[in-house]
Amino acid sequence: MNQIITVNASQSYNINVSYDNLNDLVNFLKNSNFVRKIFIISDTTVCRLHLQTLLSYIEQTNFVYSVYCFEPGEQSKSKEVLFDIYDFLIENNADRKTPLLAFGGGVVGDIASFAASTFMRGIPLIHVPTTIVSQTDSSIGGKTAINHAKGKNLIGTFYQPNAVFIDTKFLDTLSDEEFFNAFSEIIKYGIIMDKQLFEFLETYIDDILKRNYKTITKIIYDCAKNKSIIIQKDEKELGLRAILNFGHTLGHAIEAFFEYKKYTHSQAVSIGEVFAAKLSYKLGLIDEKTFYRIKNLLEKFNLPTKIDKIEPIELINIMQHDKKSKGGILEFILTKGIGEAIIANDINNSLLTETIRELQ
Ligand SMILES: NC(=O)c1ccc[n+]([C@@H]2O[C@H](COP(=O)([O-])OP(=O)(O)OC[C@H]3O[C@@H](n4cnc5c(N)ncnc54)[C@H](O)[C@@H]3O)[C@@H](O)[C@H]2O)c1
Ligand SMILES: O=C(O)C(=O)C[C@@H](O)[C@H](O)[C@H](O)COP(=O)(O)O
Ligand SMILES: [Zn+2]
Repeated sequence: MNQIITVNASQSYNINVSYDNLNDLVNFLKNSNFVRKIFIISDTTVCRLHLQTLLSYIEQTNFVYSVYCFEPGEQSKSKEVLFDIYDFLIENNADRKTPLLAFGGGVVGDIASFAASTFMRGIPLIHVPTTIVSQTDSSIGGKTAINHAKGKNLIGTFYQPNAVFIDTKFLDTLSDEEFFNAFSEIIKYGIIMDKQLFEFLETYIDDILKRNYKTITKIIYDCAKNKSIIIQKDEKELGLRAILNFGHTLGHAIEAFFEYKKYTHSQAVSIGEVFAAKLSYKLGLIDEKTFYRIKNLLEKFNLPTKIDKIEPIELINIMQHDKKSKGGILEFILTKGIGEAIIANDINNSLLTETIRELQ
């Protein structure tokens, strides 16, 4: 059964979640007022595995298509790839009514949506996400980005898509490592706002590890719903939306420190989540048992929970560039208990240093 979540934001749109739902993409395109030409942006791995499937659906419409695939990986969230996408759009005569379809993981989604939001000051955008991270998080809510040498996601816009089609069938080709690593972003929703989801993950861990598709589709739906609730309340991250950054302040610094080569986004976020949970414990916001529940759940998915032997000041310096830091004051998302988050900006450097060291 297809489940539809409507996001009411500056542009309202539906998120369609199901196993095998691309017929709905066909109907959406047929009923749209777009120019009958579509630009598909993807990476070479997704193209190799799934492009023919996507095209077999596009061919059921009267849209003509052009496809641009770039090298997979975080390093493609760059100004060079961005300008290659602009060149591709210009060479193929894209105009303000031709939709761009982002087909892939969060890297594809972030850069393709940034291109869609800036090309001709904005062209229609459709997400067809193919990883757990992109299905539960990055295709929803309109954050677009490329990286800068000085930090992750430093250049970006808020730009809501016209539609999101989450087909969990695409997940079948993910390796176990790629599949389960992404659970740090899922556990995040449990910690910051959804105690039931956290308990569900603890209870149904065996089923999840077997990749039971009904259980996985339920979890993906819950995450998409949780994120859309936040977006509707605070689309542009003026306050509440920052809680979606639980684990990210340190996580982004770790990714950047290792030049995006050692840890994936979800792995670095996992380390950042243990750090945020430890800070919460040391500040008396949660008890030790809750800290270990968070750490243990991450470990069930084989996610990293220790910080490398890096001088803490190096990570603190990178964190100063975080978008949540204002006037040099760092902001952290902490937890007051499973299902509850708070925003804290009064944490001194010695506590940060001490906590980083304790997790090494
Ligand atoms: N905009 C947001 O709100 C938001 C939210 C979360 C994460 N992000 C961003 O998303 C990125 C991480 O996304 P990700 O984890 O999807 O990584 P990714 O896009 O790098 O994809 C991971 C790998 O999986 C491959 N892949 C994609 N789909 C596949 C499939 N179905 N089968 C087999 N292989 C497949 C890709 O080619 C890639 O090699 C980071 O850049 C992060 O900053 C953005
Ligand atoms: O959508 C959001 O808001 C998030 O924070 C989701 C995060 O998982 C995601 O990694 C996001 O790109 C981080 O945002 P940033 O503003 O810290 O770059
Ligand atoms: Zn994230």
